[in-house]
Amino acid sequence: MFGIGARDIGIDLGTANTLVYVKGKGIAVREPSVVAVQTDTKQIVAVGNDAKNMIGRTPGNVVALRPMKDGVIADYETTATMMKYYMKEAQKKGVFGNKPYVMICVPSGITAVEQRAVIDAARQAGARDAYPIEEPFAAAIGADLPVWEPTGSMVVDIGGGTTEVAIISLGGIVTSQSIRIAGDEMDDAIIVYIRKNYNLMIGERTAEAIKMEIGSAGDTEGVDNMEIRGRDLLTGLPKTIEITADEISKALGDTVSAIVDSVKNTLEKTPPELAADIMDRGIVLTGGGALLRNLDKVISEETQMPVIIAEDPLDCVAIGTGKALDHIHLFKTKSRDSR
Ligand SMILES: Nc1ncnc2c1ncn2[C@@H]1O[C@H](COP(=O)(O)OP(=O)(O)OP(=O)(O)O)[C@@H](O)[C@H]1O
Repeated sequence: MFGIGARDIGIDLGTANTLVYVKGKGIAVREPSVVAVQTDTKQIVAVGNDAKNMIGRTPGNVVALRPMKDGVIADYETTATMMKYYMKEAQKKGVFGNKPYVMICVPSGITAVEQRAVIDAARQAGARDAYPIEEPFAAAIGADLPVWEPTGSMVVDIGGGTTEVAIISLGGIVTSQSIRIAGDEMDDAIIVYIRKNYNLMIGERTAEAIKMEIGSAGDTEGVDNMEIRGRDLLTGLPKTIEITADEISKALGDTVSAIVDSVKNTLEKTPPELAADIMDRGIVLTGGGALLRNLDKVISEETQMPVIIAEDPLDCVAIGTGKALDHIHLFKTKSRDSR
C-alpha cells in the first residue's frame, strides 16, 4: 500500500548548504547549514539564511553555528534540529505528503554512529524510513553520469568542508578519496593572506565574497580589483583596502594544489579500463567549489584529461539524492545488510 511515492524526498545535508529535493517537484528548500543558538538556554533563535546573516554579528548571548563545519558533524543535536526544520519547511509548502521515504546525503567523514543518528532524526521528523547515500555517488547521479553502467565515470565534488573524488562504475564506488580541503579552506586562506599582508582582519563572509567575486585558480586576466573592508589590527579601526585578483589567486594556491593532488592520486589508483573511459568522458566537477574561476582549466592542464563543470554544480548532490529514490530498493538492501 505504501509504495515509493511521487512525493518522497532527498536531502543534501551539506556542510555549507542544505537542500531538500522533492520527487516530481524539484528543489523545495535551499538554505545555508547555519543555526543561531542562545548560549545560555541553548534555544535556537534562527536557522538558514537568517542565521547566516548573523555570523560574526551576534551579541554575546547568541552564537551562529555551522554544525557541520569541516565535513563532519561537529554538533549532532543542532544538525538533527536543523534537518527537521528544513523538512518541516518543505512540508509547510505542501510539497510532500505524510511519511515520505527520505534519501539523505551525509558528509563522507561521518561515523556510523552519527549516520545512524541522522537517520533517526529524519524518522523523528516524519520520514517513513531514511537511507544514507554517499556524497560523490549522489553528485555523479545528479550530474547525469552513467553510474549504473559498466563504464568508468569520475566525479570531483568540491563543497564547503570536503572535496570528494570518486571513480564510479556499475552502481558502486571503485576508488575514492575525501580530503577536508574545499571552499571553507579557501576562505580561511584569504583571511590569513589579508591579515599577514595588510594587518587587516576580515570575517568569513567577506572572505567568501572575495573568493566568489575575484578568486581564481590560475589566470586572472580581465578580473577587476576589489575594495574590501575590515578592522585594522594596528589601530583597531575599520579600514578599506583594494586587493587584486592576482593576490587572491596566490592566497588560494595551496588549496588548489591540494585539490589537484587529490584528483591525481585517485587517477593513479584507477584500473586502466576505467581510466580509458574517463579519458573519453572527462572528469566532471560538481559542488560550489567547481565554480571557482579557472579551476577546471588547472585540473585539465595538470591531469591532461578533459574536465567538465556539471550543469548546476551546487544542486547536483540534491538532484542525485532525488534521482536515487528511483533505485531505493538497492539502498534498502544495503542498509539492511549493514544492520
Ligand atoms: N562562484 C563561486 N566561486 C567559488 N566558490 C563558490 C562559488 N559559489 C559557491 N562557492 C563555494 O561552494 C561551497 C559550497 O558548496 P556546496 O553547497 O556544494 O557545499 P556543501 O555540499 O554544503 O558542502 P560539503 O560537500 O562539504 O558537505 C562554499 O564554500 C561556497 O563558498
